[in-house]
Amino acid sequence: MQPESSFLRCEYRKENIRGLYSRRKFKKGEVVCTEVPTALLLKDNARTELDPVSCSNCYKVFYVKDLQSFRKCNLTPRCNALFCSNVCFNFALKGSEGSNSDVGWHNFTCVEVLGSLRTEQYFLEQDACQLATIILAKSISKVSASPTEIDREIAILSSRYSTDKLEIPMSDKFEKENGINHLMLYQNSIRQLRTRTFEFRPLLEESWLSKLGEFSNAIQKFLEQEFFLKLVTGIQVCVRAIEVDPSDNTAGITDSNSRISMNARVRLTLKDSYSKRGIMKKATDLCCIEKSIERLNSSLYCGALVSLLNHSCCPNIQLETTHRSKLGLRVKYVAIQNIFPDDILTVSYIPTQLDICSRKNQLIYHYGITCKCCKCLWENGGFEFSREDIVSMSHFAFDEYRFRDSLNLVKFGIKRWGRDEELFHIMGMIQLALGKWSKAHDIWRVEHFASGFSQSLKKQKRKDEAYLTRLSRSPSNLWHKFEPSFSKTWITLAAGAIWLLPSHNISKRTCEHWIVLAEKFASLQGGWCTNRHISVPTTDLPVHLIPELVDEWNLFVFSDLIPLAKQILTTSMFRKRLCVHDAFIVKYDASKGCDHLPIHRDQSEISVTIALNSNSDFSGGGGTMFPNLGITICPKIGEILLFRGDLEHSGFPINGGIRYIVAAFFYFDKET
Ligand SMILES: C[S@@+](CC[C@H](N)C(=O)[O-])C[C@H]1O[C@@H](n2cnc3c(N)ncnc32)[C@H](O)[C@@H]1O
Ligand SMILES: O=C(O)CCC(=O)C(=O)O
Ligand SMILES: [Fe+2]
Repeated sequence: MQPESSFLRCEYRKENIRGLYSRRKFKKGEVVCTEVPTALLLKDNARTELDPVSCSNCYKVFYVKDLQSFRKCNLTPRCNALFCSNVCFNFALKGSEGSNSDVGWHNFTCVEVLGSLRTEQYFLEQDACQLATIILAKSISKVSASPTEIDREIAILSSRYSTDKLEIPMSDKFEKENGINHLMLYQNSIRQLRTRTFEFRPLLEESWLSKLGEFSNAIQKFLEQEFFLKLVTGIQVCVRAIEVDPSDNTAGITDSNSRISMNARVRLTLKDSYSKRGIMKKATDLCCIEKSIERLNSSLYCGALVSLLNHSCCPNIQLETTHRSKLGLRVKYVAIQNIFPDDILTVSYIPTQLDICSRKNQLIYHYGITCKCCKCLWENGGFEFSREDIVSMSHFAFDEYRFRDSLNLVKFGIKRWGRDEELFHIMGMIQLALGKWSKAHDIWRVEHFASGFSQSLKKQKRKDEAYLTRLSRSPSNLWHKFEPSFSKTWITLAAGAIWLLPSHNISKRTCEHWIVLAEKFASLQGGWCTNRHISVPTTDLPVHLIPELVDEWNLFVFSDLIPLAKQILTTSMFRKRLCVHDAFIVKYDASKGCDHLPIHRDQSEISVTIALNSNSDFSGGGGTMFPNLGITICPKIGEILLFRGDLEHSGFPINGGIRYIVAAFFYFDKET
């Protein structure tokens, strides 16, 4: 458990169930905490040379291709357990170093022993049992090797379920009165699980007995019926809660269009395109990491914190796995909404885009629960909502691309609570997403005055003014005024979708000058920004905040870019006004870890990227990758790449040096 968990508290609320509560504010996109899984089950058995592998004992990552000393389980040929070192191998198969016994935990979890228990019907329960066995067997193995470990192991094992580190208010009395009842809440699952547990226990006991001769008191305690059941149940529940399969995106936001939900599924695509299309001839570390993320996303794991996460159909947390060579697997809890002190943390156990009936059925069937979250109440025609509920539901609907739902919620809120900065801000975003640029910006401008110059609207106004939106709207519209004075031709890379304007459109000197301006600005304001885009962790600086740069940028946009764009955009498109929504200088720096961007869509209709430095300044790739089209484009310095913002794309990883680009997001104003 990481130090961040001091910001969390586990509590029973009176009319509520037990859950995790926040102690401070977390902004959307912030990592609330990270957790190291207690046990991990990989579902996918296929491994290639280039895949990183988690050591079955310590979960550290290693690469089969690199590692001479890796060891394979030698109990059965079918087992796919791999160990990163002799120490782990011995511990897993023979017990701890120095121990004379032959009681490694893996003897009891090896595929031959547990494989015989596997049936389709009990798939999840089986996995849960297997996870429980791993935990249990590891503990027993430690204890039997070293009797002095007994107390510590009992404490650790107990904390797997009770998470005592998190101030769980569970006195003896409380446990007696509520603990066992609480288990009964698991209804369906517990019934099935009980059957499996009883089938499974004798097997475990028998195996152990044959190895150990007899149980010590300490070990017996581990196997006490109630304790074991509790352990297994706890794990089973948390397994269900955190199954993160990228193909069905069980945890977190589930709309495939959502920028926020992209991470899990997106990396899957990234991996596929790396390997299948041969874009990347030499696998870099990053490629491997991406692959491992995908693998781990389709695995099951359990941990103390995750077992305390409750369900909501409008959750504020999304689980993401990261796998770094030195640290092994970490599970990040990322805030997908602003979280305030005392808020309960929730994930979605089921895909959130299901209609209310399907959600209800699935929740009852799998968990025996009836969800009372605000989204369920809203969809059931309820009308008693707090302002916070409405704000969070409209944000959530927006993030899931349910713009009409979001608009209805915002309208409901404004009717109930009057002028409200945040609701108006969302209203603007919805209009923008619906292609109504002017309407969006009018809302933001008007409300900026009405709401007494509030912060976010003030920022928006500043951006609007910087990008000369008023000017571009004047009768002598710059769109018409500037005609391309040169005959350059775009290369169509994908019909109606991606174009490249080769040769130096912006001179090398200008590119260098823009980098200098950005770096100067960064050093004045204390560095580059990393938090401007949720879930697409770009290291960038907005053009509109750098005065000298924004002037040159505007000149370029109106005198060059827009006239040039006219050559390729369809007639119906260019009758509308092309407006800058955002523009920023992006910096990829391999040495700082900001070496790529995950696959995403832009907040734009048309996106433009311009390479600002030479391809020889960085190594390992770079460029913009379009996974669905199987192409990666790495423009030369000063070249312009223009593409539809709704196309999935990524910043292809570099593994050395620095890459600078300008990225700009444009909308057509459909009302002009
Ligand atoms: C991962 S645990 C969550 C923590 C759990 N409340 C506890 O105290 O251990 C999952 C179980 O919590 C309960 N639960 C989770 N979300 C719930 C909700 N929205 N309403 C009612 N019960 C819920 C269900 O019993 C579910 O099987
Ligand atoms: O690095 C690139 O070429 C892509 C950048 C990008 O997609 C973005 O900033 O939104
Ligand atoms: Fe992008």
